[in-house]
Amino acid sequence: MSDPVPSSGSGLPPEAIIARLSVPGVQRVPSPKLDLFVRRDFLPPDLCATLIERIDAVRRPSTISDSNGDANYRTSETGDLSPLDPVAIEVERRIAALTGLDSVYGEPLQGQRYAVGQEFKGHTDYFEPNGVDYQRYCGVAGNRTWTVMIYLNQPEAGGATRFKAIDKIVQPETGKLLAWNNRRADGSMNPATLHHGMKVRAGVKYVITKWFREKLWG
Ligand SMILES: O=C(O)CCC(=O)C(=O)O
Ligand SMILES: [Fe+2]
Repeated sequence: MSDPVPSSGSGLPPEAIIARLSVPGVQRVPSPKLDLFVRRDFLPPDLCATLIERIDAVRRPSTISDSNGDANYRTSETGDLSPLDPVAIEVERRIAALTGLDSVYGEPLQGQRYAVGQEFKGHTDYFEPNGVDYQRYCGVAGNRTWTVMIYLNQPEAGGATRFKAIDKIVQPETGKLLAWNNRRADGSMNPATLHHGMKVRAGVKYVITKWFREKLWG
């Protein structure tokens, strides 16, 4: 049922993942600065609805690493999914089949919920190698390689994801997947991955994210 997953399942080096994503139905955002892919209708609406229920059951205020002191930087709520949950396992299987990224290198799936006015201001998903929190977050599994994020619904207004360095705004749509490489071609961290989960203006927004690491996760 699921396609074979190559050994480059950590996403590092990225060539096999990029090749795997270069198929009909997946759009590559044209940019020399950043490897960013969009796949619409990746998850069916019923699976998205189930994931929203799971997130709502466990959500808590979101946190941030290397805080810059701005308490309004990330105002959303976060809900971790159990890696033993059959729904999470099914989503991970689908992500691996599409991307070649292997969930054994990934953090457990994590949901986010944004109410009106909530956002996650401009940030990169990798951890700053010189940051105070680096050892704590990356000592075992290494830094993040790829980010795979799926919108679980479509808020009535707002909630887009903006990649400022490449002037790209992605609108939330139920089931739409975004995948990007947090590195440059030479393996260094790519600051052009800077992105902003913009304020929801009406309704509520849910996403689910899988972050992949250099080494096995736990
Ligand atoms: O909600 C979004 O659009 C972006 C979320 C995000 O960047 C994150 O959780 O790291
Ligand atoms: Fe992010």
